[in-house]
This record gives sequence, structure tokens and C-alpha cells, in this order.
Amino acid sequence: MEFPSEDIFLMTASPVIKAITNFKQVSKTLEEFDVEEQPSSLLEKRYPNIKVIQSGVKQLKSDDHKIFTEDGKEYIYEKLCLCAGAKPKLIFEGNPYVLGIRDTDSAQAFQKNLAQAERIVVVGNGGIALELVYEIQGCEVIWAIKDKAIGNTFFDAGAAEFLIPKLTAEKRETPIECKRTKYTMEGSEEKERSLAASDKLGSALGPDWHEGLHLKGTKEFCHKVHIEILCEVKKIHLQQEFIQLQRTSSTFPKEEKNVKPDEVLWPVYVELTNGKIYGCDFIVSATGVVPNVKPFLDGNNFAVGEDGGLKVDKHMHTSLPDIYAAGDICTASWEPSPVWHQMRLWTQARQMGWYAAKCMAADTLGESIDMDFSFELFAHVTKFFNYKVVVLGKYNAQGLGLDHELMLRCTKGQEYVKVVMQNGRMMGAVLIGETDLEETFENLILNQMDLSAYGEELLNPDIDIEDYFD
Ligand SMILES: Cc1cc2nc3c(=O)[nH]c(=O)nc-3n(C[C@H](O)[C@H](O)[C@H](O)COP(=O)(O)OP(=O)(O)OC[C@H]3O[C@@H](n4cnc5c(N)ncnc54)[C@H](O)[C@@H]3O)c2cc1C
Ligand SMILES: NC(=O)C1=CN([C@@H]2O[C@H](COP(=O)(O)OP(=O)(O)OC[C@H]3O[C@@H](n4cnc5c(N)ncnc54)[C@H](O)[C@@H]3O)[C@@H](O)[C@H]2O)C=CC1
Repeated sequence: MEFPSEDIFLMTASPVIKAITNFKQVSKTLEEFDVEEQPSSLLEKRYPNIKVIQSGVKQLKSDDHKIFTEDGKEYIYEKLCLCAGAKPKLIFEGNPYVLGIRDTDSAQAFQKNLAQAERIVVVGNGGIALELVYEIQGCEVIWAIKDKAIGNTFFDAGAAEFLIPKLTAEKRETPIECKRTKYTMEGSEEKERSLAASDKLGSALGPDWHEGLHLKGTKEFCHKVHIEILCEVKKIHLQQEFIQLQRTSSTFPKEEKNVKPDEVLWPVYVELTNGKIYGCDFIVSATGVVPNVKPFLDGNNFAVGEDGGLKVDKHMHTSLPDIYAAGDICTASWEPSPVWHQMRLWTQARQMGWYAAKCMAADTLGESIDMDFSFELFAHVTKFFNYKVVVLGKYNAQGLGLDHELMLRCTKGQEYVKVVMQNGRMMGAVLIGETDLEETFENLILNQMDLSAYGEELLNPDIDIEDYFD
């Protein structure tokens, strides 16, 4: 707290605030922390100059340095940081059978619907879809993906193949403990939570969001996942529409894999671009996010990135005076380090928020500030299919074109190690399982040492690679 005498207003549409606790720097760039929902009074007690205002911002007048909240009040700011997150980018938005998952309300709505479901269709191939298809039990999942292999935002086809057997496992495993950010709801009050209107945007759930949920359908089996690759959703037909089309069109495709007796109909039918039709109880659209910029754009000439976020420079400053942005809402528009890229993740939201605050303080004091070290290397640790997963740098050779080589090491059911090399230098890595290689590889990517002489030995499991580079 650099300015204990200044008033700081934290304006939020959500009745609880998210606090980061137990923060641990695992390595130079990998970090681990818990995220807890807490009543705002805790923050106010700890920092008396912070006042939490629980009301959505409905308008910004940047020329006047004013913001207007939904409860009819207006506030003047000297400096403003916009951290309003993102919204799910839903396919067929507005269709009542299409659900997205972002905050506590939407996750609970999903759980409730799942409890009565026999079959659902999951669309999308990123973080949420990967977690869902593994966690859901007792409900058939038709997983429709645009790509050839599962998990395109984190993996290549090799890693996908390594993971697939976990989806056909009969029994659910005991979850592993791994260094990743953990999400808990300690300290939050149920009473407050239930007051949140369902159309209001709450905080994104983040790590381990499914641990408190009961993700079970009506059946007794564990996993039953059918994957449809290289396709998108062409149309969604409601039951009546489907019956009509079956009756009137001789060319209308037949439903695939009907688990119900012929005369029993599904509430909704999904027509895929590969011509197949699946009946289901509902559809989950896990198809990415769009920055939540709407309340702030009207009348303000922000520079907006291609992904719809507020462009920020290397000091987290937007294109408008005295307005900064951090987290999912912003688009990093500085010249990045060759091994960093933006991804809308908790870790980056925390790092950006922390760094934006330092930049705001430095600007106020007229001091200069260097880019935070966390933006030197992209580093993320998480868990998919009960494996620890670490992704570093250009782990999928993003932006490297054809000018790169891959080295692999894989032991079925145990570990998958991939490194991305360019001109003898390590540019990125995917580490699945307990590889214990993250710190060494992090160093090798950061120091860009020429590793040509080591060749394939880099991944030789019989060599303690750390000894090489000490
Ligand atoms: C299901 C799910 C699982 C995830 N799992 C992981 C994971 O395992 N690891 C990981 O690193 N990341 C994960 N993420 C991503 C991570 O949650 C987000 O990147 C992160 O929460 C972004 O933080 P943020 O502060 O920018 O936005 P948010 O956390 O969305 O917070 C935005 C805040 O702004 C408030 N707000 C919005 N509009 C207004 C308004 N008009 N006025 C006032 N307040 C407003 C909201 O109420 C909210 O409190 C996951 C996301 C989801 C949805
Ligand atoms: N463990 C982790 O680190 C997790 C991180 N997250 C983060 O939360 C956010 C939201 O997660 P997701 O929705 O999974 O986003 P995502 O960005 O991870 O994945 C979106 C997926 O949807 C696909 N897609 C986009 N448009 C589509 C369309 N019209 N039809 C079919 N597929 C389409 C994309 O190809 C991509 O596979 C992301 O920022 C993600 O990184 C979410 C869950 C877990």
C-alpha cells in the first residue's frame, strides 16, 4: 500500500471478492496460490483506505474522469484500472439449451441440469472442455471439436494421444495433489452469494472450480465420451422442429447413437457440420471468452485489440489518459518477450493486476518502472485428466512457423515431455506427469543457451539433466 492516505474504491458487480492466499513462487516464473472468496469487509478492515462498492459500473465518461454505477451514483477518479474480466463466447447465444460456465451461478446451473441429464454435447476444445469431459460422470458426453486432436489450446496431437486412455477409464481416480492454484470458497457467505442475480457477471471461477461441484448425470457409469473431430455445430433444433424436419424432409440426416427407445425424444438436437445429428439434454458451449468491455466503450475512444480487449501498453496503460486495464479484459499490445504470450488465465490476471498497480503508483510519483519479470516467460501449471501439466514458453511452437524442431519423450500412462527447439535453443516445453523438469527447462528457455551439442541427450531419462547445467 503505497498511498495509505488516498481513497481507493474497488467497484464490483459481485457480492464477494476474490483474494489470493498462500502465494508461493514455485520457480522463477511458475507460481502457486489459493483463491478464496471473501466478504469485502475483510479487505476494508485490513486496508482502511479501501472502500468496496458493490454495484456494477454501467457507464464511463473518460473525458470527465467519471464513472456511473447501476445504483445511480457517480464517482470521480484520478486514476482508473479496468479489471472487469471476460464473458463466455457462446455459440448460439440466447438459445436456452446452450449453457456457458464462468462464475458460481453458471456452474451451479450447469450442475443442476447435469443431475437430470443422460446425454450432453460439449462444444469447444480448450481448458473448460478438457476439465468437463474428464470430470463428468454418469452422463454420456458427445464432445464436438473443430480440430483433429483434443485440447488444442494446450496440447499437440501427441499429447492428446497420451491423454486419451484416461477418458475411457472405467473408474475415477483419486485426484492428485499438484502445484497449481487452488480455488476455495472459504470465508464467503452463502447468504450473500444467493443474492447475486443470475444475469449479473460474477468473477470467473478459476482453478479447481469443479471440486466443490457434484458433476454427475443420471446414470451409474463413469466416463462415456464420444469425440467428433473436425466439426462445428451447424444448427440446433428444438424437439418440435426436429420432428417436423424428420417428417417433411427425406434428406434430413438420421440421429446418431440414440440411447433412448425410438419413440422417446430428446429435448434438443445438435446438427454438426459433418452431417451428424445428436439428440441431447443440453449443450455446453466451452468456446472461449470475449473481454467484458461493453460498459466502458460507449462514448470512449479506446483502442481495442483484435480479440476485443482494451489494448494496453507495457505499463498496462490503455489508449485513454489515466485509464489502465489488467486481466482478461485487456489485450497485451506491447512487444512481448519471444517466449511470452497472453492467455486469459488466473496467473496472468494476478500478475497484470499487481504490475498495473505498480505502474499506477510509479506514474503518480513520476517514477519510471521496468516491465515485471513475470512477462519474460509464459509459464502455467495446471491439471488435466488427473495429470500435472506444465506449459512453458512457446509450448505449441506458437508463432515459430516451420522453423523449429520437436523432441519427445513419452512413457505411456506416466509422463509426456515435449520440447520445442529453434536454432539449438529451447523455446518451449509441455510437461505432463511428475517430470520434475520444470525448473531446469524454465532456466534453459530463459537463458537461451545453445543446446545443439546435447542433441537428444537433453531428454535422456538416465541422465540427470540438472547436473549438466549447474
Ligand atoms: C470454469 C473456469 C475455469 C478456469 N480455470 C482456470 C485455471 O485452472 N487456471 C487459470 O489460470 N485460469 C483459469 N481460468 C481463467 C481465470 O479464471 C481467468 O483468467 C481470471 O479469473 C481472470 O481474472 P479477471 O480478474 O481478469 O476477471 P474475473 O475473474 O472474471 O473478474 C472480473 C470481475 O469484474 C466484475 N465485473 C464485471 N463487469 C463489471 C461491471 N460492469 N461493473 C463492476 N464490476 C464488474 C465481476 O463481477 C468480477 O468480479 C478459468 C476460467 C473459468 C471460467
Ligand atoms: N486449467 C486451466 O488452465 C483452465 C483455464 N481456463 C481458461 O478459462 C477461459 C475459458 O475457457 P474455454 O472456454 O475452455 O476457452 P479456451 O480459449 O481455452 O478454448 C476455447 C476452445 O473453443 C474452440 N472454439 C472457439 N470457437 C468455436 C466454435 N464456434 N465452435 C467450436 N469450437 C470453438 C477453440 O478452438 C478452443 O478449443 C480460457 O481463458 C482458458 O484458458 C479454463 C479452464 C481450465
